[in-house]
Amino acid sequence: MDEQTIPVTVLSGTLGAGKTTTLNHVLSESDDRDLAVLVNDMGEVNVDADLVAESSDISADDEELIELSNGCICCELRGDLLEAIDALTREREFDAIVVESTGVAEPLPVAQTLTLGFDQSDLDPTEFYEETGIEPLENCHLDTTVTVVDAHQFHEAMRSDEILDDDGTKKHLGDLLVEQVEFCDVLLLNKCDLVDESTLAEVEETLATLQPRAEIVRTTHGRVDPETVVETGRFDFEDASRSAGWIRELQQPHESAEEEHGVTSFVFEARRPFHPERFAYLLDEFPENVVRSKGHFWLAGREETALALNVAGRSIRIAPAGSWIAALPPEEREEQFEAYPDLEETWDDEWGDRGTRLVVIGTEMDHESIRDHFELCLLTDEEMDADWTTFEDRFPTFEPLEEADEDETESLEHDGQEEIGLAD
Ligand SMILES: Nc1nc2c(ncn2[C@@H]2O[C@H](COP(=O)(O)OP(=O)(O)OP(=O)(O)O)[C@@H](O)[C@H]2O)c(=O)[nH]1
Repeated sequence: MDEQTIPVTVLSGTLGAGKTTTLNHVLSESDDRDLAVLVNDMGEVNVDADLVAESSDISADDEELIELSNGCICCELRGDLLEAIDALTREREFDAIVVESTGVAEPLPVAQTLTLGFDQSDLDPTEFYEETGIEPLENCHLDTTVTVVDAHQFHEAMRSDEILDDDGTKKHLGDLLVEQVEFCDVLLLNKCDLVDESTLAEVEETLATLQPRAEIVRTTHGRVDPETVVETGRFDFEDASRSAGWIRELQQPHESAEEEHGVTSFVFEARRPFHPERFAYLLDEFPENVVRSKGHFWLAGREETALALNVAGRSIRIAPAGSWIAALPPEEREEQFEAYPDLEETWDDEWGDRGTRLVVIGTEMDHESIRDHFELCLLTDEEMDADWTTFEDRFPTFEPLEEADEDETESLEHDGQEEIGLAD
């Protein structure tokens, strides 16, 4: 990126992970840098901004500190975020800007807003400008995305059933945590004083598996060298979008060797469909030590559309993953064959490309036993010949789609339990 433009750092992390504490530390250690700060808080009163003002020599009335309250910069305040940065940089030249997100913010849409708004991506910004009416800011660039993780609460958060309500968008705590970990350049493993070395090492290993690209730094009370989070030059939208451990695992599957603290991953593959009733039951009783699972699967009776599985902690979501190529009209199918010549190698005479590929990441997992559980969900020889439409199927149904659309994500409807509408 152009070194002449102002580097912007975005701090994310779940509620109470230590974002404000880290920000205050960075401010107090940055005498040689003129930093501007933008703090986003969901409430009408920006408590975090007051805390920053209280513990640093920046005052809430100063032009270096801008508060964005009553909404979230990853959704309704996206335009306001750019306007605020524009206002800041019009005041005067800063060496760097740090944005503290709310505890419910997803880093990806924030990064998307900034890279589009700073004209720093290859994506077509027209739609965004039409929506926000904001001209690109040519004097800034997104430089570093940082996620602060609470080492003490990590396992609890991943096992928690807590549902966060971000202005009507409901989301599991574990889901948000995983999103924040999978999309960042620097991971600060904070509150190291509250856990023993062995727990710390295990959390660290899990983070490194979920997010192999980020630099992981242990901190206590957010005490981090400002150079680690400001003006690092680490951000790259494409790299960040593809850096999640599950994506790498799907691209280069390998049965990972047991690490010191038992964090492993593997890929489950099958060319037979899952029985909808047995697979739904397996998801109901999904092994607790699976931290993350992603991929697509073939459900008997759904021969048109592949389904996507997205497990993050206790959150299990199902979404359409696009049409099976075998279900496309002949012309479109031909186009796919031309675009992906390798398809021939795995093409099944009867079922085409239909099949299942799931990455499973977890701690102390018994691979064989989890594989067996998946295998038992596959149709038996007898079931292969049966009428698949007679199987009980409580997976969500989706309108036929051209391509996968994350917004269509829905949780699996559990018997007697209220379905959680996770669609945006
Ligand atoms: N023991 C311990 N406490 C910490 C540490 N870091 C932060 N805290 C405390 O944890 C609490 C939450 O810290 P904040 O910095 O406000 O967390 P935050 O992520 O900004 O929280 P929200 O703005 O509510 O999302 C405060 O009471 C901090 O003093 C740490 O490393 N160790």
